[in-house]
Amino acid sequence: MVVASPSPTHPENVQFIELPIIDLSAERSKVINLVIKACEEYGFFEVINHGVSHGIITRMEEQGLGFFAKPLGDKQKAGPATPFGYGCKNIGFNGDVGAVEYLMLGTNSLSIVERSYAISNDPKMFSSAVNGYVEAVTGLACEILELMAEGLRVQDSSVFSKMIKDVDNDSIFRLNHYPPILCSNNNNNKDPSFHANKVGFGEHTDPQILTILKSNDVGGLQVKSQVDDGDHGVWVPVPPHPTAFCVNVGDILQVWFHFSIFFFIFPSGKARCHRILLFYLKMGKIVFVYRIKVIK
Ligand SMILES: O=C(O)CCC(=O)C(=O)O
Ligand SMILES: [Fe+2]
Repeated sequence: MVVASPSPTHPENVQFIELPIIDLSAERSKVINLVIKACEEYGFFEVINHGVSHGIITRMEEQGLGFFAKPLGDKQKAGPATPFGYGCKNIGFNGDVGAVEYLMLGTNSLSIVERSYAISNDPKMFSSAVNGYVEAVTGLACEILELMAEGLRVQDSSVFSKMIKDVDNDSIFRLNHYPPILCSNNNNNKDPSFHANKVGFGEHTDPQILTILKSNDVGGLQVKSQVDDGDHGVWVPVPPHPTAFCVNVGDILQVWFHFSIFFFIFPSGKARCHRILLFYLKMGKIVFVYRIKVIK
């Protein structure tokens, strides 16, 4: 859920804590323990040696940057984001705004092929990059969900991952683009509107099961150190990692964990707030957001 912004963006509320970076190629029982611990402590972690090839990521990056470099009128031909299509500055359904522009897609390969004609001058290239990326990240998502289920000693450890393998699942693939800003390191600016205007994507929790993020080598993502409804906790910046994917446990998975047999692991039943600040962006940022949304 995106909450009302502008949220406080004062640099003094920021603390540098390292979020866990988990090597998925390490010994399985060790990986499982790290995933469970990261979910308990942060609900946010990064994974390396994830099996998604560099080629798949760079191909997607080229196609994404190519789309956002187009004139506004051409981008709008992809249709308004209702929910699939191009959107600019409006995020979510409660009127929150940020400097983000985005392209929202489903994950069904046929629908991606159909939509590509309104998105790209080379639709085959675009749809093949997106479908290759979605297929690889779906595999990663399945692996992470299976690790979680095993760690929680669920009898059928494929219980979550089976749902996203279903072709009719309603997961979302979203490309976010944040423009570069000038004078981005002026931390001493005392004008509150200066800070408020630098929100790329306001403070929110993700409504779905799991979100898997990949960004180019640009910072800006911050995660709240504590789960709460108030103004407690500090913002923890997540520095860009050249190869890692960032994994974020969403509201639905937290609620499931809270009200089900997994009660002991996520006692809060709430996902972590996070946001994107342009304050830290010296160059444009592109982020691929894969959201697992399915509920059957
Ligand atoms: O663009 C990003 O880095 C994160 C966006 C995000 O949090 C979201 O789409 O839910
Ligand atoms: Fe999010």
